[in-house]
Amino acid sequence: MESYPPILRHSQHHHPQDSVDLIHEESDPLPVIDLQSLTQDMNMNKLFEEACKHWGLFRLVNHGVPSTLLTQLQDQAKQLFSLSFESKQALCSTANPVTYFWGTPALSPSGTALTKASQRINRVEGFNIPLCKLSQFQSQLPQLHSFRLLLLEYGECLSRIATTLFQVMVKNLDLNLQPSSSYMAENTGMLRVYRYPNCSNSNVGLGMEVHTDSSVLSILNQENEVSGLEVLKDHRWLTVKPISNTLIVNLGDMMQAISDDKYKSVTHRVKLNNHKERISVCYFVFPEEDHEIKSSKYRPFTYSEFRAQVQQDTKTIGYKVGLPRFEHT
Ligand SMILES: O=C(O)CCC(=O)C(=O)O
Ligand SMILES: [Fe+2]
Repeated sequence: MESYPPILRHSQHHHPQDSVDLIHEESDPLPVIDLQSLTQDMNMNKLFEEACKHWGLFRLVNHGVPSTLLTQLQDQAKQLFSLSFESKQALCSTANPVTYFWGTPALSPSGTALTKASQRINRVEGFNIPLCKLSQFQSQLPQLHSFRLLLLEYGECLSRIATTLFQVMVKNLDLNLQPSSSYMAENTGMLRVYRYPNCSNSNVGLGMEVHTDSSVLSILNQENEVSGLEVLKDHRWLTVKPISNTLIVNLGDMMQAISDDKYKSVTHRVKLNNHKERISVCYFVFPEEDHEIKSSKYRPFTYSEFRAQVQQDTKTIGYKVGLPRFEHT
């Protein structure tokens, strides 16, 4: 393997899209977790554990986020995206913690898409919103003032949900995390608001390439009636149906490492919808930057090391390798 040029070596890392058949299920077999009964009902907790182990993803109901908040968020995001490209860029000057991007959400705070030949550009634009800095977000636009208040309220709800879910996971895994808030740090909470254009030409590419999230947990609010998200389960792609008043929770790479690979970071992608543009709002939460994560399969690493490695791989080889980079050799 060492004899190959570095760029070819990494092509041996399994790239999930290459080996799967593209069968689409009509129904949506996702596990459904009721947040209100999770801590009281043993059967629900069992379903939850199975979802974490075998899916890395589930649909959350009875989550306590008011339905009006979910729809207002979608509506206001839609309005914001309908502004001209120039004004969206102008909104996010360097002084603002909120950034506007297109093409490659994870990499370029300035918004410019990377042009590495091997990298396929994601057909998506969005805003990146670090929740702890949201109060500093200034804008002349009146509609942004109310959007900011909504985001603050939404961020608080989601951070509460993430903490509850994480605590149940830690208990189920019988982990002794010292302290558990370093493994999932609420102040790292971040929102990404996305818009995917509609497109009926299947050669155009994906809204978001095949990936796993780097987070501990990610929680998605997707627009009603506009599908796009697909998850890989037993080598098949399943469409995650948009169902009103439900949230989609997926486990990220950090949760997989924290659980010592008992739980799984789910592989997913976003397809462009044939008929309608799609808005989604995704919450991510991470470990404290410099907190070391120890496990039996991976060498000890911090989230900031992990993120730097992902950025480097994406720049040099065109995609994220992720956890396999940290496996013991
Ligand atoms: O927009 C979506 O449905 C999913 C977005 C996503 O996978 C991500 O941001 O990591
Ligand atoms: Fe994702």
